[in-house]
Amino acid sequence: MDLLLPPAKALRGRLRVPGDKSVTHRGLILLSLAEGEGRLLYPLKAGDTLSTLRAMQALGAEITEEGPHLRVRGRGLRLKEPEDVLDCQNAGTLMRLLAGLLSGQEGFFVLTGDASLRRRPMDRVALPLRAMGAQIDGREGGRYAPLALRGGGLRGISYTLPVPSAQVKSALLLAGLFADGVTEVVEPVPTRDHTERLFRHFGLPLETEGPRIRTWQTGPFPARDLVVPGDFSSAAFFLVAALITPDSEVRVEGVGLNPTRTGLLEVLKAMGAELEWEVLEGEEGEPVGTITARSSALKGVEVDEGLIPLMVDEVPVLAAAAAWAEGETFIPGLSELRVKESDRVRAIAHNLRALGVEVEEGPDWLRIKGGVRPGATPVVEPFHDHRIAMAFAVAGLPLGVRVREAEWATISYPGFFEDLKGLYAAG
Ligand SMILES: O=C(O)C1=C[C@@H](OP(=O)(O)O)[C@@H](O)[C@H](O)C1
Ligand SMILES: C=C(OP(=O)(O)O)C(=O)O
Repeated sequence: MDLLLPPAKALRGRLRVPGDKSVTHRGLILLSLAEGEGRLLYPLKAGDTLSTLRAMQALGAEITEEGPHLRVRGRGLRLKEPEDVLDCQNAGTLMRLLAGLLSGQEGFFVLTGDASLRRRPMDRVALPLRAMGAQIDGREGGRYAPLALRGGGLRGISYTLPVPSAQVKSALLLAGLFADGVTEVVEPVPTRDHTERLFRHFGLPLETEGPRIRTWQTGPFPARDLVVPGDFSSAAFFLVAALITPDSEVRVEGVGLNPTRTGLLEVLKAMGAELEWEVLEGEEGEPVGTITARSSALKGVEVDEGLIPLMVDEVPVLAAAAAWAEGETFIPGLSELRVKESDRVRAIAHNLRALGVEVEEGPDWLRIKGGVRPGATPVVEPFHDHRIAMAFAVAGLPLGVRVREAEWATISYPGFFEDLKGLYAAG
């Protein structure tokens, strides 16, 4: 479905974004392993996390809707062998976390996904999980899904992440809950730490020492309610929209401000963005607060490569900001973006060119020369990727824009375009 967004003259207002996708996936998984009933409060109900809900139901958890919340009756560590394959659809996080979790379970499991997910690398979890004792096979020797997995009989290993990936770290920590001995993940570069925070929330074994994260076999643990903060990655679209649109001020409330997620704020600040944020709650668990963004005269910057894992899903919307900035923005460290839902480096370059922006693309970097062609009538090509659809809808907003296959946004944010239009209407 094509969607037309008229030119935005001003964006004004405040909003709450849907629940955090990473925390929702993990909350559903851990509550399904817990004993008794617990609620996930304000979870994300979108394509990716509904795939997790269905997978955990197929593994025997009882999950029911309660208004905006979900009530989960867990299995108490032993999941059920499902009768059919588990379809992770578009969700990379789900497939990799399930590979880890099911490696620790007795039984036979098959994981598949949509065309995009079946092209994404799975050897990054298959190799270390095999070293722990799991049997995992798949296309091209286990590099691609469908994956066939037989779990049980694990032993702990120490594993240094070859690429910064919270999904791989989390897969190994979940497997480690069922392994003999200690499982240690060493992350040379920090990545999002939601799994570690949730292990603490549920009282699961966890020890951290600098870059080393350790876990070991758990006993049964009781369910506990969990509040899901607003998703910073979803908030990021509105922040950049306000920065690049004249006469704008947008405030996002109740949003997660976990420092392992908010690298974008630092980069936007360095670009001259008028941005303010404040942590208001969540001392233990996840920090939550408010972010305000106002129209700003942005300038190009050289992004610090070490920040990329702390803003890995925000690079498309950073490119949207760079398109409207004065001067050049250089973004290094992008090799992981090549293996997301789409090749995001290529998708970003394509959509920037549609705005008349000059862009140079390297194997793992982008150089963006700020300057949108006046009078451009951009058409966004999402490449079957939710973040690309939303980021470039934002990039074209001051001009008016046509978004092809806009429904891809429903993977992480079903109400995105309505929420965006709500800010115009008030403008
Ligand atoms: O652990 C997670 O919830 C996620 C980790 C990141 O992926 P990688 O672990 O592949 O970097 C991110 O891109 C994804 O959207 C969610
Ligand atoms: C990369 C993403 O998700 P996943 O890896 O779970 O598909 C994303 O949401 O941008």
